[in-house]
Amino acid sequence: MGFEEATPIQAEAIPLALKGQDLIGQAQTGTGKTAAFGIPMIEGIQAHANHIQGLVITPTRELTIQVAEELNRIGEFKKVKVLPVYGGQDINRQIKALKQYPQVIVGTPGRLLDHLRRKTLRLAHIRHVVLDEADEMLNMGFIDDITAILEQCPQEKQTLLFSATMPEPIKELALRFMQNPAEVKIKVKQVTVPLIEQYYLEVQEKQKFDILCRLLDLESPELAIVFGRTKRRVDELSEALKRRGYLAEGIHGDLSQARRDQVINLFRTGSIDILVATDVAARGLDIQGVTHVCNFDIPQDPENYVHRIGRTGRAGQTGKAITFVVPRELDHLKTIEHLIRRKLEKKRIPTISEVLKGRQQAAMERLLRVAEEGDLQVFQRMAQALLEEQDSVTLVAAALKLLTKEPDQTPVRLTAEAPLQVKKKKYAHGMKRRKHRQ
Ligand SMILES: Nc1ncnc2c1ncn2[C@@H]1O[C@H](COP(=O)(O)OP(=O)(O)OP(=O)(O)O)[C@@H](O)[C@H]1O
Ligand SMILES: [Mg+2]
Repeated sequence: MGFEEATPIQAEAIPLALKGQDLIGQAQTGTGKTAAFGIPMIEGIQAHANHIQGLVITPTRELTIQVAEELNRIGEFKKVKVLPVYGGQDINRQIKALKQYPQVIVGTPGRLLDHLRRKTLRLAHIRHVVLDEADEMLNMGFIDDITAILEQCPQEKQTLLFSATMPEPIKELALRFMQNPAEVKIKVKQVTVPLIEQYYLEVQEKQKFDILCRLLDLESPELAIVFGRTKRRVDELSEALKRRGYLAEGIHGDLSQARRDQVINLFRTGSIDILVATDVAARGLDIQGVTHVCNFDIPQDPENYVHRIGRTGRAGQTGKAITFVVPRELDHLKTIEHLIRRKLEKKRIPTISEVLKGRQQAAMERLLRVAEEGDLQVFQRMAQALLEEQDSVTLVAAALKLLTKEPDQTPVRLTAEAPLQVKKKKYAHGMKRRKHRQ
């Protein structure tokens, strides 16, 4: 797979997991937790036995697909068959695939339960269970489903829990599902990845969209994810960005699975460069080339701040995370700062003239890059012809003018989001149901 050395969580967790130990593994976003549980799990599978021995549960369909792909890569030469099962995919096709003797199942809780009820899935031979994004899986929205699934597994099994965040109350709950678990943990001061530059802008709700456009123009991200609070927000925001000429699409839980797959693929292949998303895309997604994350709306759960910004700065890459905070949400920012044990730098809103300068700089860099790349014979002939009409400086200036993106003022309409309510308790985990909101 091209990996040269184990990441710290892999170096610590793999030997423990190979011994059969239960394990809670907490490590930063993008540091290879999938392989940290995937390698020992695949190692423990009996490839010649035709029953399901391993189960990985994840909170979203996209993550299920991604984790199953990575496990299939890890198990390729051992010929371990890994099958993803998730909602929105034709159930009869899944039933057929389940009859082909996969040895590992990766799934979302709802669809797993569905198969268990239909008796099209049996977990009687499970020996390894992983909860990826464990704190999310044990949160109020999922806990009943998880309990019901785990009850169908044999008592005698290994249970592994992984996440970048593990709030104390959730960890206590987790202990009920485990036997003498070992714990592999990052230092509290390093919950977020140091390679991600983080800052916030204090903005008024009404200014948010124009400021987002300024940032996009100034920063020219390779790929960017913009997080909004609600499905409506994501729809409106992606429409508005398209109106201003950006290559953007939205993803949230109300879209058909076919559409969700399509949007993720457009983004993975770079056919669009802005993904607008609810928290459905906050956790686990590993997409190369994401240079920027923007919290257009500050996340409701402080943990999800860590996960959202962790879509950039993965596997040693750098990234930038910018959070918009309306004045009434400054307390919320404090909760996040408390969780990540650091103060976020406040930056000034970039002015239009700064943006313009940025665009001009970008235009010059593009022109130079193309000049250095060469392969311009056809154009050189055209240039010679042009030089008979105009002097060279005027011509290059004209080219730069064409390349410099003018600020787009196309009017757009966004429904205002009410600021988040300040929570009474510092930890309101398990107080709310949020399974169906994204
Ligand atoms: N040992 C390694 N060396 C280099 N790259 C690795 C290594 N292990 C994993 N990776 C790559 O790092 C990227 C991030 O891995 P992964 O998605 O498992 O992170 P994660 O810790 O689960 O993050 P998150 O908390 O966001 O879910 C993937 O592209 C993966 O292929
Ligand atoms: Mg992960």
